[in-house]
Amino acid sequence: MTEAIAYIGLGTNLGRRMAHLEKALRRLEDRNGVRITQLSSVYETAPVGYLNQPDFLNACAEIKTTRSPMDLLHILLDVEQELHRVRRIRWGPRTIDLDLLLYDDRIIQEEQLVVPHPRMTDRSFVLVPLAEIAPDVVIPGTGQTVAWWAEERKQGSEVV
Ligand SMILES: Nc1nc2nc(S)n(CCO)c2c(=O)[nH]1
Repeated sequence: MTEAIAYIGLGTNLGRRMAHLEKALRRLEDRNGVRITQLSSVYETAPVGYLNQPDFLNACAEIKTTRSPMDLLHILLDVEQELHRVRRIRWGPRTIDLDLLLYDDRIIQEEQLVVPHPRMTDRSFVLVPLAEIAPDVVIPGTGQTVAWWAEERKQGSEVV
């Protein structure tokens, strides 16, 4: 069975943030058919969207997997539950957020699952860590690489 390459976005802004990231990665690694093959640095980032919440720690991981995209989504949701992710406010603080960003060169638009992640090209907190581990990956449907999008979004941010 061939392995697909997928990229996961990790975020946390509640409690012992580093511990949550480490635990989520361990739980992912423990799952059959999932291997973590690259991990970005961890970045401290100001919240975007819902601003009235603590700063996040964000990172991205490359995984090699024999699991389908839908199976992988359910594994991510399981790990979020194992870390007692409570969804109080939709955009509010969370112990852990695991987003499936890319799955090979697939474009998936299903009720439960949209890949590439629909907001990833707007988010420096995703693009910067992802460009660290996968700069030359082309984001399907955009014709541009992760590094290109990261640069694009950096230029988008105002000069202070
Ligand atoms: N910096 C930053 N801001 C965010 N706003 C939301 S919602 N999120 C959760 C995205 O899934 C984040 C995040 O992970 N990092």
